[in-house]
Amino acid sequence: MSEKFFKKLPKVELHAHINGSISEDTMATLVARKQAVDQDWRLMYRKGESDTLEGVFKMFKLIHQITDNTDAVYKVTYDVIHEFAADNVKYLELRTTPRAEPGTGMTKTAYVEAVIQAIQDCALEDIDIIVRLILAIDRRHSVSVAMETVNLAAEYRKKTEGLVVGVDFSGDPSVGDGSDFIPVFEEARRHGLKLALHLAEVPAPDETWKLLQLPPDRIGHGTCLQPEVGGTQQLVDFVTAKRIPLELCLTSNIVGRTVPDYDNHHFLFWYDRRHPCIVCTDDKGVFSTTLSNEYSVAADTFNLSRDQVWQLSLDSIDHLFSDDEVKRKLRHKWGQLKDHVFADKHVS
Ligand SMILES: CNc1ncnc2c1ncn2[C@@H]1O[C@H](COP(=O)(O)O)[C@@H](O)[C@H]1O
Ligand SMILES: [Zn+2]
Repeated sequence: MSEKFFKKLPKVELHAHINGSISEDTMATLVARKQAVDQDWRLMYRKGESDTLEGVFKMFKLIHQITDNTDAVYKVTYDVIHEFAADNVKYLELRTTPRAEPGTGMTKTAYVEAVIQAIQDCALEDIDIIVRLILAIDRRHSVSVAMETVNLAAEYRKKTEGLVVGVDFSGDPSVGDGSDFIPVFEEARRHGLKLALHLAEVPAPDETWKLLQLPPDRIGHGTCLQPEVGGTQQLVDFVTAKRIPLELCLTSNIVGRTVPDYDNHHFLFWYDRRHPCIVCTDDKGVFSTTLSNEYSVAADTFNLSRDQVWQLSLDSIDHLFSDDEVKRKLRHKWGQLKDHVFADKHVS
């Protein structure tokens, strides 16, 4: 299948961290604006440099040094939206952790407002993409910090008439016990926020089981649900019975080494069972990928036909956090684009 097919394919991106999605171009512009930053960042900012989850998290620290003010946060968000639009992503749920930076005076509220402003400005432009926001809770921080994030999400959900759609749970999976945050997620629910939780990114069957009882609306990764990789049959059965969609990020898991190679990625296990699988990038900047590339890798690795790839993309619409009207419009758009996407039969 040609690269052109994957690029032309209309796509839905449901798992993209804003600061992890920063492109090299944006990074270069922001570094040039700053004197204090280690100018060797380019050496680190390369795929393969961060070859473990630990390395990946070091990279986020570096990126956060560059995006420590509202102008930078605005620019990253704005650029990331344009980059996804150029890759034919028609609907995008961005997620980000509200961050205060005492050094520059940026508050969490100012951070969230900068992100929302960028999304709203893009919506006025002539680019064909719908963008929604998920606020992220970092598990390395306290439960009370998490509660603050839920309150911010609820407040801005109201103020923006639904642009903020949910809450994420992320951060270094080796830190803390995720089940401590259950009351926070229950509170988010009460505000009408959806839950997209990183679960079982590394083996953690007890924590995973407790968090599954919520249950989350979508699971990020779910790498270690199966018994062979540190999970349990009970976890697999529960996720299967509830049909909780999985956000699957192939390159992220390979570079972060939570999966040994593409052939052994858990995509196949779930896809073969006809479980809802959504192909996502996670951190397209840090992992030097695009959503088109992730679809291409999935198709190559698991021998998917063009029809299967199309269906995978179309079915993702079922699991996004916006209302049915948005879903209906997107399905209509897919219908309009299908002939165009399948036009060059000879290159398949
Ligand atoms: C690779 N797998 C992953 N596992 C867990 N959390 C991750 C992640 N990738 C990204 N993040 C979370 O997203 C933050 C960066 O974007 P924002 O500053 O929020 O926009 C990271 O600090 C981490 O908390
Ligand atoms: Zn993630």
